[in-house]
Amino acid sequence: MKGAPTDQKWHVPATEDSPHEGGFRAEIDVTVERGGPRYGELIEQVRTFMDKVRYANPTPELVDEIISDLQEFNAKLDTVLVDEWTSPSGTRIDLPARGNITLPPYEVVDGGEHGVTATVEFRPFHLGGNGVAHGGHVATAFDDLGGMAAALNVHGICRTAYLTVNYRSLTPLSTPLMLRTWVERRDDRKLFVKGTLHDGERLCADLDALFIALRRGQA
Ligand SMILES: CCCCCCCC/C=C\CCCCCCCC(=O)SCCNC(=O)CCNC(=O)[C@H](O)C(C)(C)COP(=O)(O)OP(=O)(O)OC[C@H]1O[C@@H](n2cnc3c(N)ncnc32)[C@H](O)[C@@H]1OP(=O)(O)O
Repeated sequence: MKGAPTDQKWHVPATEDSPHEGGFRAEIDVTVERGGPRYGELIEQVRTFMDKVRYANPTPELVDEIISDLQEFNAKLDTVLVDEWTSPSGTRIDLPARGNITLPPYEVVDGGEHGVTATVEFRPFHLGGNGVAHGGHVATAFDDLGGMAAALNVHGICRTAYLTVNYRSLTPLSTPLMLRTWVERRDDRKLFVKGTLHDGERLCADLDALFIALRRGQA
């Protein structure tokens, strides 16, 4: 189990006759195959590139060279672009953070109706300042894993109504941290979600959020 619990069926509310219109798809096509066996390595190389860019002070000549290389990479990917539902990035549940390059990489160690436990490691490029994580990236991790706890509770996709993060102590980079989220209370479509982020015994941040289960066909 890495990006999401593998034993879940991802049936998601949508209109019956036109499940792809207006809302999330009736059944989200999660996969462990798209992009092939080395897709995770590709994502990891992209993250490493972002780490290097964040800390490098390149010469103008090197900048020219890298731009030219990147233009070539982008042109290659232009030939294989697909929609969000069929892109491996975000649907490869065997990969950290479902292979989603925009998320802090996390690995789900336990997930179900009772909540989610994951290890998350903020990368060097998640730097806020003075060697620690940017608060927005901490909130992103809470949003995705809070949303996952809500989704596992109702067996359907939920949207964030509010998300309050209390930053209790500094969040280190390049350190495996423990992130937990759970539904504390459900009131019909409203899921009140709590969460914690720990570095060992130390509480880095906690979460108080409301997620709303989407109605059939709701965008
Ligand atoms: C694709 C592949 C996936 C693979 C799957 C693998 C498994 C993993 C599974 C999952 C993991 C993914 C997890 C992702 C998580 C990320 C989630 C996000 O970041 S979502 C983006 C940010 N959020 C928005 O953009 C919302 C914008 N807002 C809206 O769309 C609406 O306002 C919405 C849906 C939140 C509510 O609108 P309404 O029309 O449905 O419902 P109304 O009637 O307004 O509210 C319902 C109840 O909630 C209260 N409510 C609504 N907003 C509230 C607020 N801000 N504060 C307090 N109460 C609020 C209302 O007062 C109402 O309460 P009363 O029923 O009357 O008691």
